[in-house]
Amino acid sequence: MAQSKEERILNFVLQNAVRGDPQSVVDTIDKYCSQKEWAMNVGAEKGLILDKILEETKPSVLLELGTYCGYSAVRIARLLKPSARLLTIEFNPDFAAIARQMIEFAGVQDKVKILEGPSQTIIPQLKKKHEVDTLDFVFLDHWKDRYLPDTILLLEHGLLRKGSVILADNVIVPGAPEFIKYIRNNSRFECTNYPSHVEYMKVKDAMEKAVFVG
Ligand SMILES: CNc1ncnc2c1ncn2[C@@H]1O[C@H](/C=C/CNC(=O)c2cc(-c3ccc(F)cc3)cc(O)c2O)[C@@H](O)[C@H]1O
Ligand SMILES: [Mg+2]
Repeated sequence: MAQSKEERILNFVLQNAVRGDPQSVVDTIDKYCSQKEWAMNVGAEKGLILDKILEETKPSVLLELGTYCGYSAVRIARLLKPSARLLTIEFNPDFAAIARQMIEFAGVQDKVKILEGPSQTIIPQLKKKHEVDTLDFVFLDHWKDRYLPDTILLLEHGLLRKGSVILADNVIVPGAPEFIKYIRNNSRFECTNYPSHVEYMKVKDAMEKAVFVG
């Protein structure tokens, strides 16, 4: 059967990156997706904003919605302290399989756990089934019309604490207008916008940081 774009990205990494070196995996995906085939990884420019916010926050328990090929999971995990853990949710089994191999090749599998299934099903299970108390950091990068319902789910299940950071990709393109309207008008969140560009393109995009004030 013909290879998928995601399989081609993984194979390019397996053949060109350095096993056990997460930075080389991140750089190799960016090289492939900027020169050969575009893909919806957060990319290097928005990735640097993500890096900076992670270094400021120093989170121990993290959640990502939308693993895709595992680019941001590897990018996040490479900055985490040894005891920190990233849970990343992906409901497409083909993408989850690609991401698992990407994460293992990068050598960050001890810090990252892929939870296969829909976020709306898994979020309510995080406390009991995945031993989460509260989340220090949440990265939203899945379907854009799911950012708001899933944020509300996180609140409803007591998964946020004073100081929890939510970082949302793509708040301009493709955009998440309902999420932005809600979060900027909710006094329990302090929001900051980070202008940038769509990965591998000159099109304007932005990330939004929302800190839960409790
Ligand atoms: C709803 N619950 C869910 N639970 C678990 N996984 C879910 C999920 N929804 C989606 N997913 C997964 O997240 C991923 C989806 C990401 C959606 N992202 C985008 O659409 C996106 C799109 C663009 C984009 C930008 C410009 C353009 F011209 C075209 C596209 C850029 C980005 O950075 C993006 O993140 C997939 O792996 C999908 O299987
Ligand atoms: Mg994105």
